[in-house]
Amino acid sequence: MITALDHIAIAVPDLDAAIKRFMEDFGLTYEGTEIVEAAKTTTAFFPLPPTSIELVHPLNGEGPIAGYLEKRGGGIHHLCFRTDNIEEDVERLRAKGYQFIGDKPTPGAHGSTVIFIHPKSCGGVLIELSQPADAH
Ligand SMILES: CC[C@@H](C(=O)O)C(=O)SCCNC(=O)CCNC(=O)[C@H](O)C(C)(C)COP(=O)(O)OP(=O)(O)OC[C@H]1O[C@@H](n2cnc3c(N)ncnc32)[C@H](O)[C@@H]1OP(=O)(O)O
Ligand SMILES: [Co+2]
Repeated sequence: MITALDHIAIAVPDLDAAIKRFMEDFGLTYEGTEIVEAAKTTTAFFPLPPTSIELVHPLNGEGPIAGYLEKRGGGIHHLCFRTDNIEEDVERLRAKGYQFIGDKPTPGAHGSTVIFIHPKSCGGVLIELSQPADAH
């Protein structure tokens, strides 16, 4: 079951400049960066309860964020719904015709397990489902 809006992700070409903007201009609390090798992405999180802002930047110039920045430039990249049972939600949403990127959930930030719904099957919005580490 989907339980919360876990985060809103923004693709950024210059991670340090974006961190500075969200800390200094908007006054948000910077939680730190995390490299997620499996996603070829470096993240920076700013908790803003009950949700968070996630900055996403390509790891070593590769991966999905690199392609996105090349084609579109920076901007809002995805919404992430938290789930308490990712397998069950994937099965339920697949039965409704949503197309998932990849067969199985993969490692995400903070020890979570994540999977993405293709924007082509979801009204042009890239949606991530994430099950937190402590919900397994
Ligand atoms: C750090 C871990 C994790 C977390 O814990 O929070 C993350 O957030 S990781 C974040 C990075 N990972 C991902 O984004 C994985 C899922 N994304 C992908 O696999 C790809 O980006 C994609 C969605 C399959 C698109 O890749 P690709 O097909 O190679 O690119 P195209 O440019 O050809 O796009 C095809 C089509 O889709 C549209 N598109 C692409 N990205 C988005 C987007 N973010 N939002 C909305 N639409 C998007 C793109 O415009 C193309 O449409 P058309 O031009 O109409 O064909
Ligand atoms: Co995300």
